[in-house]
Amino acid sequence: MAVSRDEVLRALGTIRIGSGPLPASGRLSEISVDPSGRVSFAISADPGEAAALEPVRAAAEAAVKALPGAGPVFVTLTADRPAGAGPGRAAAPPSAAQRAAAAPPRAQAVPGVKRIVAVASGKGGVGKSTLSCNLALALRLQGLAVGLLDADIYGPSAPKLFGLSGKPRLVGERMLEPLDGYGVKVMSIGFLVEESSAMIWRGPMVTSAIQQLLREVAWGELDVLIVDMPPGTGDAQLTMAQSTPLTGAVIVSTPQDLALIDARRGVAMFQKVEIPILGVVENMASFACPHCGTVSNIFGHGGARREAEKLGVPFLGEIPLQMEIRETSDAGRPVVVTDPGTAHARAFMDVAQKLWAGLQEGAGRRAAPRIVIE
Ligand SMILES: Nc1ncnc2c1ncn2[C@@H]1O[C@H](COP(=O)(O)OP(=O)(O)OP(=O)(O)O)[C@@H](O)[C@H]1O
Repeated sequence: MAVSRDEVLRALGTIRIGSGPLPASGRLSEISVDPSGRVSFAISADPGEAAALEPVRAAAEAAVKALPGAGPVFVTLTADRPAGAGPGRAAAPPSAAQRAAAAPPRAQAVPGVKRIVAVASGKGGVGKSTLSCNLALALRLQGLAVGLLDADIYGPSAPKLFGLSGKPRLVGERMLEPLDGYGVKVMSIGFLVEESSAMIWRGPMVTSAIQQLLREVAWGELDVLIVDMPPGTGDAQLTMAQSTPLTGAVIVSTPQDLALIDARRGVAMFQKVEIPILGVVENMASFACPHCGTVSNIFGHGGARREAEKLGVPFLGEIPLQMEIRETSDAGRPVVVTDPGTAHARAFMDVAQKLWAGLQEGAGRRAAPRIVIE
């Protein structure tokens, strides 16, 4: 029989943090135990405390692992407070120079992974996953070593987009081997759990699971890891942005005003935690009729470019609204690899080229510009 939550809590009562037991510290997230006995939870930590709390994390994991009925145990440290906000720290606000020097990294780096780029949207359904997949492949076609982490835990779509199924192999004791999607190393919660069980996860568990996917996957040497973020700008997304060592973020939007308002929130969210915005992409920008060639701007046109200009962040390009993009995505045959000569595949490649050029120029190292929301 699988271990119970109470048994896990009792075991954690033997672990000390500061002068008291871990469960009384207020740092413990909800404990998740699935029917197979897999246990996961997070311990919240100021980013500056990560190294000091690692032995506590390891001890908690070992204590739970030792319980009869416990399956694999995953314990992560998650930063849900900005660095320096912890108790007993100096309260003086940092100067702009200190902030610029301190950012990034704010979270522990992932060994071998040179750059981590989040693809995010303020709103669901704007094509974030489609862009993440095709962008990763376009970077791969440029000869780069690329990974894709599907962190959209509420609706993982990498398995479908890359046409992948099956469970990742375990390497060593706890590292998972990513699956190969047309030369891109792909990891998704969709490979590990049923979609229905992913849906009930709450904020801290989402962060914990994503950290696990980030850090317990044998990514090897990567030039870029693309992270397909969960949609929206709530607490879970903010915490995730903080606890992942992101080089920067790409924001996707469709051209409608409503989507753009949400995209602006997305930009603001990353800027709040001083993660550079690498650029904005307009998806579903225009539609060229395959019969007569007439171009229609179904959702409007140019809004994301104007928004990017207004916010002072790079505009990376437009992806047209194209039936073939939807069809190839649904069929697990991404257009960038299956039909690279088309105008829409080229559009993804142009975005990838601009993104890579920005990364080379150190766009990811610049301090985030300040924005004012009117
Ligand atoms: N440029 C495009 N042309 C045609 N269809 C598109 C385009 N971009 C995305 N789609 C389609 O729109 C739907 C939503 O796209 P996608 O799943 O990538 O969005 P998302 O922002 O990741 O959504 P979610 O918020 O659910 O994660 C999919 O069916 C996809 O195939």
